[in-house]
Amino acid sequence: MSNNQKPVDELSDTEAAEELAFLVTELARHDALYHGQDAPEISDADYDALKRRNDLIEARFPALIREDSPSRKVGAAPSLTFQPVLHARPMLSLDNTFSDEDARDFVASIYRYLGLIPDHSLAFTAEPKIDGLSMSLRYENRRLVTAATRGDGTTGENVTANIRTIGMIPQTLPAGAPDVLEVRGEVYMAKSDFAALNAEMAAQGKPLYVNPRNTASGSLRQLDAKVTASRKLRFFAYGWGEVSEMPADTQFGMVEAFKAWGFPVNPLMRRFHSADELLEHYHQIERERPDLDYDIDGVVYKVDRLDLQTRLGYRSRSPRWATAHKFPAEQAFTRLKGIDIQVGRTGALTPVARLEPITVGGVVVTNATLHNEDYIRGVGNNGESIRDGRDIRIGDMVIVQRAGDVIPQIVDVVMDERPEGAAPYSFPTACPVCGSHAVRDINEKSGKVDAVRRCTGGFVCRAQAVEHLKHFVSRNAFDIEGLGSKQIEFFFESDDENLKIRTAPDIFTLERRQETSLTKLENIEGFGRVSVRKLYDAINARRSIALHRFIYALGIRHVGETTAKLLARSYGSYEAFGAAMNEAGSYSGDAWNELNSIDGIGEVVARAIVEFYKEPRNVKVISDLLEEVTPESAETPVTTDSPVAGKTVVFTGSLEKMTRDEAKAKAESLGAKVAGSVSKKTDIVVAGPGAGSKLEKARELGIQTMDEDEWLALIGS
Ligand SMILES: NC(=O)c1ccc[n+]([C@@H]2O[C@H](COP(=O)([O-])OP(=O)(O)OC[C@H]3O[C@@H](n4cnc5c(N)ncnc54)[C@H](O)[C@@H]3O)[C@@H](O)[C@H]2O)c1
Ligand SMILES: [Zn+2]
Repeated sequence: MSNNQKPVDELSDTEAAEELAFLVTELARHDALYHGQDAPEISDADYDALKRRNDLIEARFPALIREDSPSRKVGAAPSLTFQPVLHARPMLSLDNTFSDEDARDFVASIYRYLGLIPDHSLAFTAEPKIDGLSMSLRYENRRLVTAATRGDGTTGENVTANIRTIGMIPQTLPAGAPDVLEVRGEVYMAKSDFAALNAEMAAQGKPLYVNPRNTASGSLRQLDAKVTASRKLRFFAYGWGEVSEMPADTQFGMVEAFKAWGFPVNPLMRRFHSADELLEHYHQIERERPDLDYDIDGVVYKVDRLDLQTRLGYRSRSPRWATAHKFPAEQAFTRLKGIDIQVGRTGALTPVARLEPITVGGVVVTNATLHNEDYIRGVGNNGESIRDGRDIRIGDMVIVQRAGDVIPQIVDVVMDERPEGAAPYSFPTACPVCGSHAVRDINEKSGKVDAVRRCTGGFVCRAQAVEHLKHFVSRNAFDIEGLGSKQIEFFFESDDENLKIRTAPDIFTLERRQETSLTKLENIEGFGRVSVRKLYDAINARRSIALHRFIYALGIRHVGETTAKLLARSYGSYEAFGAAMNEAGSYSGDAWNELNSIDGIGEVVARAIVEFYKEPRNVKVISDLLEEVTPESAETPVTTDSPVAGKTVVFTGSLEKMTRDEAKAKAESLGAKVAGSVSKKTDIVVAGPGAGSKLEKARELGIQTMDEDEWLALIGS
């Protein structure tokens, strides 16, 4: 569980970065278990909560979005057991929506993106989201030739032999169907078939299957198609990939064509013209859910017109023209046994509830977040009351909630059941890890007290220093093999001058210090001669390192991988970056302005970097580090061969053929950077009617300018 689960609105940039880093590994692990092995460790609601949390944090902190973000990935790598199938069109995931309000927002966002007035002119389809596994069926000349799982969206697993055992999937298509047709849909197991299968397992004294979805996936992804044949799988068609000749120009029409060609389609799909009607259908399906013979986990809304789907296009992992409105999560009552305080990498003290284990929506919950000390006390930092001022005490009967958008949390307390003598909780004012004073900062701008209490121990606090080092050697930073968490802790704990690692430069002096040491590393348990040599080699291999990794590794508050890349790309070399950051310390002048003008770097991030460079201890660590390590200069990568790849583009004035969002998304998809203001770094300014100062500035600087049509011609659309 994350050690920081307060409302996203209250997160500081550092906490956000910290949590995003946590979520990327955690989600990847669950993806592998779920998609790869059909053996998830946590429930889908828990997974979705983590995912949603990641999305919410990214939405609020776009500058912190990581290169390896889960929001850019689909599924998991295909298993090597099967032949790979390269999808003609990527198989993507779906964006999620968790409330009626968000569903309305989805509808509104479509109108906004298309630059239309939000009337009732657009049609949307609504259909159950089947909880199975997605499947691509490719027909050539009306014969089934390949069936593939989604895999990582680009490459799936060839399961054609298995799919041929499913009776309701047509092997051939009637005349009139296109020459090339890739139908996509969901393979699932009916609840009744699942119950029968488990009854049989029970009768044979064998272990039972957990749920229809994993059983369907496991049954299909079998080397022996006979196993699949014995499992009674089913299929619903709802989408498509490559189609040589489109039979319709709406989503609804496509599904009707599938039906006419013999594919099973879901009978609950409807088409509407307003958010109200979509929601009414959603709640109708929600009521019918227990009686359906297949598991569903929500309702999918899609823009009906295919030309608009094309205009709306895709984000990295999902279409912009669809969303899955998931069913809500549940609450349960239990006793609060205790409160643990966790200390994060930045010293934040987070209270975590230890609970009498309780099942919430099918999953046993033993811990839940309590956010921060104000949350426990029932009074916010502006004096506003939380839960009408009801505080939370150890021994209380509490309400635990697992919702779509958060990790399990305590939402309320039952006052009638408060045990006699339960005392108000007193939040520690000393760090439980190092004993240093723990304080709440006062925000200099707002004058408000920060909700988070932090350890002031800095480098002396094990929770922080060790975490800094672990971050430094982590995969996306220095990526030093053989120097994992366990080893870092070992070296950090050591008091031996020739063995200890307290700050990053110590890593690179270890081999030299060892030469004169009496305590030899290779004699210590867990380190053989070979592994020590390997470790030194791994360390030495990093004496030259990509600039963005170097910057990211420093662990500057708010500077995640994406920000580090932006910085590396903008400054080119460490010398230039370091010098500029020193100069920017005055919070004015060219260096400061330039830092702030980088698209994707906000003032909070800029301040954090500057503050970092103002701390002499940090400067010392960096200069020691530079004695050992050389950051390589960065070059501007060209991601595609489009004419605007690598160029910085500014849109100004009003655009007539596309909305701003659309223009930005399109430019970025072609490898361009879109900036908000014109500077010497700008390559192209696209100016529509009404363009003012930006256009003037571009002319002053001699930057290429063009109108919307010229731009469209340039990018060839
Ligand atoms: N428990 C875990 O550890 C764990 C791990 C990973 C994923 N998951 C679960 O898997 C899902 C996430 O994976 P995902 O990327 O497949 O996203 P998703 O299931 O949220 O949405 C995308 C998928 O929905 C399916 N779908 C079903 N009905 C559809 C319809 N009518 N129209 C369009 N698509 C439809 C498609 O297969 C599509 O690929 C979530 O439900 C998540 O909870 C769970
Ligand atoms: Zn501490």
